[in-house]
Amino acid sequence: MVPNVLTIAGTDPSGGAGVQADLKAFSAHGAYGMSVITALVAQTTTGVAEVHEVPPEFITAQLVTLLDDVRVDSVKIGMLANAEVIRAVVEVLDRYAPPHVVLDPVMVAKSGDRLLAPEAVGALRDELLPRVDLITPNLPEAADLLGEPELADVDGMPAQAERLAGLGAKQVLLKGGHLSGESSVDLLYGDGIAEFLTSERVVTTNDHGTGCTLSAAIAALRPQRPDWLTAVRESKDYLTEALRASERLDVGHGHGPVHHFHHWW
Ligand SMILES: Nc1ncnc2c1ncn2[C@@H]1O[C@H](COP(=O)(O)OP(=O)(O)O)[C@@H](O)[C@H]1O
Ligand SMILES: Cc1ncc(COP(=O)(O)OP(=O)(O)O)c(N)n1
Repeated sequence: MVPNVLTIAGTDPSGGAGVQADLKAFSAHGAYGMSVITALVAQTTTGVAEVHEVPPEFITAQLVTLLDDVRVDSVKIGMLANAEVIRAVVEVLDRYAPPHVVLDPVMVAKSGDRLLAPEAVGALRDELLPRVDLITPNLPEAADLLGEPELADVDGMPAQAERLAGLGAKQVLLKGGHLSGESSVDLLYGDGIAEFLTSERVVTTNDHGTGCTLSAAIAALRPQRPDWLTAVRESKDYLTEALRASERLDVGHGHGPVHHFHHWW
């Protein structure tokens, strides 16, 4: 069965992040991709120029129209922009209860530009996070959600993942890409497991959209795999290969891995 997978996210005209990257990752993992737009973002791999936030009532209309008609097998949630949009998504999750909801808690782009209003972090943590099956924070996002300093090494990841799980998400994938060293280490925590997933750290500047691509691949694979660990492991391998492929193509700096991976693939 080809799973129907929905992304609820903002746009990225460069194709390396956001909805555009999500749909590529869905297709690359045998899923039928659908999308609801939360924000129109004027950006490239080097920065965000402008954001046009979609009114929350229109996000609700996009979601209800789709969910009243189509079976959804998993959901990836990315950029939400503000607290009103978060609450609109929460209401729809409560009404339709789709399976396998993955939340990539997008707050700040790699360029440093904010993609979530600072005053909305509380709504993300207290109202949305308890309703999702897997949250995939990077280390800055984990620190923001917990109101604590950013981790500087892998040793602190198990305890921080436990604190994140205490906020209510069933599973936590704490991503260590912002650390340094020869490996890029993540931790999957929840449902009785605490599993480190380690890959080679690819030396590259083509890392725009890595978090989007990973969480989208996980959402596409989860309905096709027996458990989260299998889906996460395969998704991480896919992302690592995409990062390696982006170097082989040598088409300049700053593009996203999936952008090159699909051209190469
Ligand atoms: N240079 C890299 N080489 C290999 N994997 C990486 C690299 N940078 C990030 N990753 C992996 O990409 C995923 C995204 O990680 P991270 O960069 O921490 O999150 P985000 O992209 O949301 O900021 C994680 O699985 C991480 O381990
Ligand atoms: C619309 C939109 N969503 C998410 C992002 C984040 O992409 P990036 O800044 O490259 O960060 P990671 O995906 O690596 O966490 C974005 N720029 N735009």
